[in-house]
Amino acid sequence: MYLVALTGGIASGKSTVAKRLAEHGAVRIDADQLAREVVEPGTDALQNIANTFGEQLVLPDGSLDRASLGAAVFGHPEQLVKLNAIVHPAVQQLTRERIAEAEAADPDAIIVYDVPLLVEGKLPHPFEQVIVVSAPDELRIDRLITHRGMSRSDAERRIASQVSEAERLAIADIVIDSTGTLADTLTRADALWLTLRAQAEAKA
Ligand SMILES: CC(C)(COP(=O)(O)OP(=O)(O)OC[C@H]1O[C@@H](n2cnc3c(N)ncnc32)[C@H](O)[C@@H]1O)[C@@H](O)C(=O)NCCC(=O)NCCS
Ligand SMILES: Nc1ncnc2c1ncn2[C@@H]1O[C@H](COP(=O)(O)OP(=O)(O)OP(=O)(O)O)[C@@H](O)[C@H]1O
Repeated sequence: MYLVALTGGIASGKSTVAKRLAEHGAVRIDADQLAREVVEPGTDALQNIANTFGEQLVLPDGSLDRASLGAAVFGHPEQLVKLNAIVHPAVQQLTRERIAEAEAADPDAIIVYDVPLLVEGKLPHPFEQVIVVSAPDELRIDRLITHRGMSRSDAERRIASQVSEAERLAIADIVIDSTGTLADTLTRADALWLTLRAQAEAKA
């Protein structure tokens, strides 16, 4: 297998790039998706969240009230630390399992771990390459307001909950600039795929 990490701040276009790579044939493992799976109704992590942040965070149908939990943690670093301590170990365990499954299914797979918090999570870096999708804070705030209907203050709080762009760029092997049009980003993702395939073949 050829395992790379793809990271970027919120609304950098990281998932846009990861999905494009998956269309070309990469196996995408999406940390945001795993973070949803580990808090599904009936999980230990969800019970832990209820114990820590209050039973009212579990909705009548048994699912997590994501909007309320987001309001409780973003802008409140000491609360975010508590949430991360509950969710991140479970996400890391599931990540290891999904990587092992992808490798078992195809030993030559190019696996893209789509992970917003690579720097914050201080994961060991078993990755062949760390790819950072990059755009300035102000542009990402605009995207959160325009495409996700967030208020400016919510967008700023999310960005403030993550490391700076400079800290992400410091760990990058490859940088994908996403300040152009969406089509520009997709073109860069296509070129990235050719690079990754060549690197994977050279390693094999
Ligand atoms: C607080 C929660 C319920 C809010 O849910 P919501 O649906 O509003 O956001 P969603 O999960 O889709 O995340 C959107 C983006 O927010 C940012 N973000 C999410 N969690 C975090 C975090 N702990 N620290 C910093 N940024 C974060 C990421 O850029 C992510 O891509 C949720 O984000 C959560 O459970 N976070 C903790 C788990 C986590 O760290 N997930 C990130 C990948 S492991
Ligand atoms: N040049 C661009 N490159 C990438 N995305 C763009 C660009 N211009 C606008 N966008 C929009 O910005 C948003 C980026 O979303 P995307 O889910 O790819 O980001 P993300 O970095 O994965 O965010 P998150 O951390 O929330 O998962 C999308 O709505 C996308 O259409």
